[in-house]
Amino acid sequence: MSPILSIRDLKKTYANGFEALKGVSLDISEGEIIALLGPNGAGKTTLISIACGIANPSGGQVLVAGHDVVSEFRKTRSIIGLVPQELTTDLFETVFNTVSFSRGLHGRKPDPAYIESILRELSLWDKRDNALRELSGGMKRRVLIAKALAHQPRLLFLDEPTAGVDVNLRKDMWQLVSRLREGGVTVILTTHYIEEAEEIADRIGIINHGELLLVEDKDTLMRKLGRKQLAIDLVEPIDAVPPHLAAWQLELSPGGTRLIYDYDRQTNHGGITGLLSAIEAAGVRFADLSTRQSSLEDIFVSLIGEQA
Ligand SMILES: Nc1ncnc2c1ncn2[C@@H]1O[C@H](COP(=O)(O)OP(=O)(O)OP(=O)(O)O)[C@@H](O)[C@H]1O
Repeated sequence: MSPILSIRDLKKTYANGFEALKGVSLDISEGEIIALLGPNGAGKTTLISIACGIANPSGGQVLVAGHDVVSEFRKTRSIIGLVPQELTTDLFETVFNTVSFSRGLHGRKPDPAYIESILRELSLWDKRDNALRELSGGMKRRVLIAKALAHQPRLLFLDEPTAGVDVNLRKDMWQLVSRLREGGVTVILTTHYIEEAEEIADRIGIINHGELLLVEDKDTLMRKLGRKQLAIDLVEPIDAVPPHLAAWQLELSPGGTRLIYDYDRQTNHGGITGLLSAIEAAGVRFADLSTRQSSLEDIFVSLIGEQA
């Protein structure tokens, strides 16, 4: 199946000479949920803006369902829904009219029943006759989502959807994304919030300094780069790892009170029992054991750190 979004060697140099994207390539299949993680200024919003036809690329190409986002802008824009970081609509208009108008802008016939269903789903139905300026920040964010969904897009971009929102809205968002996925909508979200990527994405892309460092299935990424560690807290500090424990490649903490065994790196998975007996045999007494598995956040921080 051809991808719903195909990004080929995408480059963007702003007027001041700043290179925000340095040749990004990425294919996204229909129905997929992908999270683009990256620190501030990585180029995430630039990438989304080009895909949505808000900014022009300096090089490369973006195809949406096989159509070029520059030369076939109206066609591609009608397939895309965008939830931007901020609301730029007329604040005096009502919630219902704002969302309904957005549907019309993308060439869809009015469908009050559909607009009602999304307003209900986003807990905005009671506010349908309120002007946007009368809404709280979180409610305005819900309106942005409703607007993006008004024309029933096949591809939805969420730019930092839950930055600064409360727990309820965050949970509602996550539920909404999974319902959209069931309906076959493809979702691309950017986030700083790693737990969000861990929770809802099928694939993770990590972007930094305008380059895509990796794109990987979430579970594969966790398996490949995640580490499992066993920490052994000692009753008394030691100066060095006893030589006959060398096979386990232990790390000794500064101060000599903790031994760390990185057991994913080892081929011998039955090593833990053997290790504990060998430690006792070496006359080293331990007080406590704890295990730790690295999170997506650890993986992200170490990848970004390597590139800094
Ligand atoms: N119009 C512009 N002119 C010059 N530089 C720009 C312009 N817009 C963005 N940039 C720069 O391009 C880089 C990428 O910005 P972008 O907004 O795409 O990052 P981001 O990954 O979305 O960051 P954030 O998470 O902070 O939104 C930043 O260094 C930014 O300062």
